[in-house]
Amino acid sequence: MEMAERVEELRKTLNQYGYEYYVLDRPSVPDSEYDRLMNELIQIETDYPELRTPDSPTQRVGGAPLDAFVKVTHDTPMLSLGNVFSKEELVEWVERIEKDLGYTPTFVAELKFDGLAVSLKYENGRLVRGATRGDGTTGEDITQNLKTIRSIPLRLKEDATFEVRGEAYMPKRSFEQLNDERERVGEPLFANPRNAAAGSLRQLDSKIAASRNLAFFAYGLVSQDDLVASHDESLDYLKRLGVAVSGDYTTCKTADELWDYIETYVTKRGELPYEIDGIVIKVAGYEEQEQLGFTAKSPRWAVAYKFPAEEVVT
Ligand SMILES: NC(=O)c1cnc(N)c2cc(Br)sc12
Repeated sequence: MEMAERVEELRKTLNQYGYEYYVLDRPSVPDSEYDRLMNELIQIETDYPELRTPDSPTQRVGGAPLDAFVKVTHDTPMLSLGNVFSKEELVEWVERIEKDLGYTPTFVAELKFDGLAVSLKYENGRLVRGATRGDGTTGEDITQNLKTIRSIPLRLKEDATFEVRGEAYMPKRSFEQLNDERERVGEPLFANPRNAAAGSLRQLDSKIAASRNLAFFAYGLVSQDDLVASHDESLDYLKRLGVAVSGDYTTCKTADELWDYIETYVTKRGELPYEIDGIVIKVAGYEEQEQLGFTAKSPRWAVAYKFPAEEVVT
């Protein structure tokens, strides 16, 4: 077989196995098979460097450490969410939307991941840039560090061009293991998984980021084309293209249904393998989102219900 064909075949297979293992958490082959194929690809790319491309699964852990992060400007600002802290405030928010629209729209309720908001730009199916939110308009290019996150695909299942917004986070177990190791060698501990994730993605040496077992969930799609008509459809679309999307979201028709979902997670959050600090509620339809618009810093069609601060068990 022609070397270039073998390289393409190995990439497709390794991308599929990586997707099953890191995104679906359902590997179809033993690690030894994955490692065997990866070693074959590394060997071929070493013997034929002209066959190595940035989207190859061998390129997840970048080269030399950077001197600094390059600033990037977000084409579409990464906004923050308005907050509500009680059922009364949630009902008021829903009533304002019903008044503005003249009817009750469908809502999507999702988990609010406690990590670092990031933007991933894909062109023709390839990850071309990863950036922090920064101040919402200007962030930092941390592509090298985000490429080390195994649940972020370097190549989509279709050659689409769009931007994904989501949260890079450190699962609770990775956080505990990291702090145990830091304690063992006398280094200062991270206060919480969010700080640990942010600290890991601020590393100029991507080998350190690669060692921190970070993960990612997408929660937004930014695209010029009318790919889908609602937010819940955008999540299904991203899932279909191999992007990690949390399965814990639901559509709701009333404030009571939204509140039921919130109450579920007030108790359930302790069992999740990652930290959440609330529930995000969005109007599902893009037309309604367009109609409702934005305030100076937040969308009018979305709000975050923040959980009460957990009593710290000393
Ligand atoms: N599910 C979501 O939309 C979501 C989850 N987690 C977060 N930290 C954020 C932040 C914004 Br802004 S949206 C969102």
